Amino acid sequence: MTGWPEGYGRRVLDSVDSTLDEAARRAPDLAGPEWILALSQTRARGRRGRSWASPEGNFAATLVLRPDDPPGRAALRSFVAALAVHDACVAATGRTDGFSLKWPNDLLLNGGKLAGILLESTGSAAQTAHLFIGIGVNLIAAPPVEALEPGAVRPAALMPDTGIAVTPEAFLDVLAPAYAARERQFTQYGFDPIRAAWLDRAARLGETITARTGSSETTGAFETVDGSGNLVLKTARGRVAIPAADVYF
Ligand SMILES: O=C(O)CCCC[C@@H]1SC[C@@H]2NC(=O)N[C@@H]21
Repeated sequence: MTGWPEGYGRRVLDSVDSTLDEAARRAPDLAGPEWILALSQTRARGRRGRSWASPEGNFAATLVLRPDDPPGRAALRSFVAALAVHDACVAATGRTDGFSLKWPNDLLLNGGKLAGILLESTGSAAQTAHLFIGIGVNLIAAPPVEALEPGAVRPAALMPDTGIAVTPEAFLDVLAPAYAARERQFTQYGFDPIRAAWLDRAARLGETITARTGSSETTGAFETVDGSGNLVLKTARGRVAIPAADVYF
């Protein structure tokens, strides 16, 4: 694996409320991209206002970026980040089998959720100021199954599932170059190669899945992810492109 990527800062903190909040506090003073790793978080959050279990030994970090992009394009980094987390897990374990991606940006291990990503941003409708990519990876322990919502994918953790122990700092040292390589690919060649690589690793492609938002539910065959990152389902009513939802298998 290559070394620490040039131009990226690295900060390791013992404990914070959430690395996303810490990133937002520090962002105005940062000169360039910065990884903020916390060894523990007291108020970690997940997608859709859920809490995120963040015990010591698991990976919890936020990458702060200043993308020169409108929000729709900046948000495609959710796929860039998911691919980088996949790359990093492959590099850290030396194995590819068992890892897959669940739309939009969860990493699964043997069908269980190993990692989650939450993107937040500041700026206007025309231009993103800061993008915060919050990444949590269950390196040591998965949250208890009773904390799960009905129908949600069960949690997984790297150590119990593979027998491979990786510290958060060591994982960051693999993830940071993996992310930098995918970011370069995205800025140089656009979303197409990211989308293709993501689809190569997709869980349940071609199978019937359900996408749920607060108000509606769509079930159909998982056909593809389109050029805007939408989930495309083939349903009885035709093709439906879904910009944001929770997916259930
Ligand atoms: O719901 C999800 O799948 C996303 C989980 C994101 C968790 C990470 S841990 C580091 C960062 N800080 C947070 O408070 N959340 C993200």
